[in-house]
Amino acid sequence: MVKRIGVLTSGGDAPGMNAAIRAVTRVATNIGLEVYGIYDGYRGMVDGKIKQLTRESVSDILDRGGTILGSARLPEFKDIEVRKKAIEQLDKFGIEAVVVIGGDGSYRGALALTDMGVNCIGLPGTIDNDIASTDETIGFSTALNTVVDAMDKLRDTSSSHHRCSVVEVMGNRCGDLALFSGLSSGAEIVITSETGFDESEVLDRLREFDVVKKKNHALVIISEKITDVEIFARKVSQFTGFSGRATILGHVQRGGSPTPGDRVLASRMGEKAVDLLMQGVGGQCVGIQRGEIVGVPIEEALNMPSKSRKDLQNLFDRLV
Ligand SMILES: Nc1ncnc2c1ncn2[C@@H]1O[C@H](COP(=O)(O)OP(=O)(O)O)[C@@H](O)[C@H]1O
Ligand SMILES: O=P(O)(O)OC[C@H]1O[C@](O)(COP(=O)(O)O)[C@@H](O)[C@@H]1O
Ligand SMILES: [Mg+2]
Repeated sequence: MVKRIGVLTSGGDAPGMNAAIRAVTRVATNIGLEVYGIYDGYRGMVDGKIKQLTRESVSDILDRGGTILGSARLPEFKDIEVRKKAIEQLDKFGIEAVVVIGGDGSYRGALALTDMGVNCIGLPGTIDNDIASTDETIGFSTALNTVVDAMDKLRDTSSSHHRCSVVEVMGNRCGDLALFSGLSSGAEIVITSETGFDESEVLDRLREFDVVKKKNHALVIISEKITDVEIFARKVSQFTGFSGRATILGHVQRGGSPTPGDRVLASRMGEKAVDLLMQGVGGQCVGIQRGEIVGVPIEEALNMPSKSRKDLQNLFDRLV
């Protein structure tokens, strides 16, 4: 049975990662395991930036955004020689298994390490909600709250000036932050990779909101990586009765104190990760499916088709 485990955070940080680190550390130390924090993701694993965590090291972090362990992106980790160096460091510290808190990229690293003999369990820490094996990722709820808070504020100023706010939100290729915030804030238009983007059709709809529906404002939420929102906002000014203003919410979406939902989710998932490692399981990732915490093989999780949001998109259309 494993006696010493490591924990790291990798990829973009997400609110609730600290709650997950705390849960892993507390659940594990309470059953007599030793826990080591690996700093700055896989980079710290390669460089041996590793330090023991005690129950005190994870005090007062449950409510903090970011990650006390730091995070990083290390593309070279795809190289087996680099991973061998990482495993040498793990051996040096006597770490037999690792909990990896991150997104799909981090899962690939975790699977590669498991294939090389170090059992790893992935926890879905990303604001993007882009992991198909879980109904929700750690950080999504907090980021969504941040976006909705911004949207509410933008509506105030937009309706005072007969403006159209074009708001770019994160999500990588996943439209969940855009669609869920659109539903929550009563936006006029949501554009995601699933809805597609037809510029002239969107401009037509905006003219209709102005001329036919006599709306004082319009909120357009658009997922990142679809179009240049500054240029699009200028076209709104040029071709509709609204004056267009672009807002790129950016990294503000990644920060802040996690919601209770994220704290509880992270705690439940952290517990499951330790349980799986204690059962000798590796190469799995933890998810929540219909309210139940489950372990899913990472390979399977990475190959699942992304969730379709057609139903929610239809609902959105019926609410405008
Ligand atoms: N195919 C892979 N093999 C090994 N490691 C990988 C692989 N893909 C990504 N990683 C590691 O995971 C890190 C985080 O991945 P990234 O996609 O940036 O973020 P996220 O995990 O949040 O999706 C990468 O910087 C790299 O170190
Ligand atoms: O922090 P960076 O390097 O600017 O990356 C931005 C990207 O990271 C994210 O915030 C989170 O993505 P990951 O969870 O995959 O790391 C994406 O929404 C965004 O596209
Ligand atoms: Mg990702």
